[in-house]
Amino acid sequence: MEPIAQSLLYLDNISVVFDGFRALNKLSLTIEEAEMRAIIGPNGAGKTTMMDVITGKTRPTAGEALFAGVHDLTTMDEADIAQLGIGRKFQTPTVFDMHTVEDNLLLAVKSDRRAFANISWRRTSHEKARIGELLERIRLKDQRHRKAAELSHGQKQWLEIGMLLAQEPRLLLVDEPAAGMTDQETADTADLLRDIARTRSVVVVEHDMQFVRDLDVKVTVLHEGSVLAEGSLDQVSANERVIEVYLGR
Ligand SMILES: Nc1ncnc2c1ncn2[C@@H]1O[C@H](COP(=O)(O)OP(=O)(O)OP(=O)(O)O)[C@@H](O)[C@H]1O
Repeated sequence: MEPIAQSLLYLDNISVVFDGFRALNKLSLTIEEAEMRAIIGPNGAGKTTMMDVITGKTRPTAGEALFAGVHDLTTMDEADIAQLGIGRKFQTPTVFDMHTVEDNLLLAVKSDRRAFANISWRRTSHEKARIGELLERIRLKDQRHRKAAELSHGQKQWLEIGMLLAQEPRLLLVDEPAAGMTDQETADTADLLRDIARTRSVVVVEHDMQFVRDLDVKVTVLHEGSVLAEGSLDQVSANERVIEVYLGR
């Protein structure tokens, strides 16, 4: 099939109506390959609903959503969309507390091959190498033998990001990664995401403006289900409509 859109993610005129309430209102947004984008906006702006549409959790009432120019996300279910290479990280980490950091990653690496039901704890040299790379990437090499339960909140978030990376997503959606983190963890998380975005696309929904500043990427401001402004954080922060929306709430 010829791609209809060149962008990795192409949302065009997406609306989502719940009982007459427009959670998304003709939202259009594109994300390029290996681009990181920060999405901000006041409560109720539609950020979560947008992520739900991309992952197939919510069906849009109208509009187009294409992945890699050919896959129509509006007709696919959540499992198929995950399989396409769209990973989502929710705010609360869902790691296996009683397993070690390393075994959590092993589980994720194995589930990649759909061997989840019949897991063998023996690891192949390929898996060992993958786990080593992931541990390095998520900065948890020294914690590899600790149980996930013993990690700090920030470290748990990184472990979960590592588990998502094990599945080699092309697009990673991350919901408020900095919430509840220390200043140091927040800065380290920005570094980690920037590192990931060298090879994958990342969409980050975030309220913490210092964190958005650290990310240093293009920002999209949502308001009442549509894009209100787009640009650098400095540009959107100086936008009068954005100021009005943030101060007026
Ligand atoms: N399943 C649903 N049924 C009815 N209304 C919904 C549903 N899901 C979301 N909404 C409404 O849609 C609007 C957009 O919500 P959404 O959660 O997408 O906003 P948000 O930008 O993520 O907000 P927050 O920053 O508070 O998480 C809200 O007013 C919300 O109450």
